[in-house]
Amino acid sequence: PTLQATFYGHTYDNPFMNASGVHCMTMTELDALADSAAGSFVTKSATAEAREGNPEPRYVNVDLGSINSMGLPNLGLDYYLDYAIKRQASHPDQPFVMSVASYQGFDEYVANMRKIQESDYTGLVELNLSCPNVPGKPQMAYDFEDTDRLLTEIFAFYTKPFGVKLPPYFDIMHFDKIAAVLNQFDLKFVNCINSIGNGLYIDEVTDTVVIKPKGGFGGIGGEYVKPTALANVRALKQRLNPSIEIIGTGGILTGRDAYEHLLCGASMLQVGTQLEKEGLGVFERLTKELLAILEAKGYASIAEFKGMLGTLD
Ligand SMILES: CC(C)(C)CCc1c(C(=O)O)[nH]c(=O)[nH]c1=O
Repeated sequence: PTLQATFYGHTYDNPFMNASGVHCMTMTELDALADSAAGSFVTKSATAEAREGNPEPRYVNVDLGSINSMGLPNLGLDYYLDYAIKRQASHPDQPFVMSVASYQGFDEYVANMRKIQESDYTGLVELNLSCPNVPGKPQMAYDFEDTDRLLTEIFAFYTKPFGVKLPPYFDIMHFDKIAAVLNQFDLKFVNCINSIGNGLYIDEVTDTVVIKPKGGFGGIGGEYVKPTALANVRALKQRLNPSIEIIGTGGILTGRDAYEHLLCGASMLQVGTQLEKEGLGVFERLTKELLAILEAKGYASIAEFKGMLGTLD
């Protein structure tokens, strides 16, 4: 069997990528990712200016996953644009994704996308909608009106292919609402999910939190989040126009977890916490384990079971 994955018109050797934020801050990390067994890769979410991010400890691995409040540390949009333009020229046969964020809210999102529109980068962009909006409002993706307004403003000038990275939703009505907003636009993909926001992990020896920023509150990743990730992949796949592909992110530690994301309709798969814990070798292990599952089930390709989750009705 083959793990070949087609995504926005390109066929990758396998569906695996890093999740933005992990192993993707510098060109050295990015080149190592590109040379790994991963099928593709995505850059750290870029803001207009380089950012130090929050004081450490700001990322901690724990038994069942991870907690982080990095605060968008990154080398700035120009750095990643420069890398992306060079990389698309030197490796035209290896498309990747450039992640874009905003720390100042609405206007910075628009300005960052305008800069990419005017640049020579022609590849995919992942717009991270988990970023803060104006104070007093929730993160962008939890404000449906502002998300609609933002995408409307971007699509007024942006002609290159892009998708959005979404936080998890937990209410069926919210799945309906965000899908209704996104279906208005010619998005190429939706990536579900970002970390589950504002969790709290307590150290059992010291009775204290484990990360310094935000009194210990941080995004949760890893084993903890798989049921929520699978539900968001499935719910968005069921609701979005078929032209909008899904990237499945969250709780992928084994080939079986990857297989379940594909069953829910994901085209590509991103690995964050487990990549942080295991290093680049995680991609060899995951491809081996996923291949073994296809063999055991007699599937020749992912297409034969992608989106084929059974229900009990
Ligand atoms: C949470 C934000 C800092 C607003 C965006 C960047 C980000 C971070 C981060 O840089 O803290 N961590 C995540 O798990 N997901 C993210 O999208």
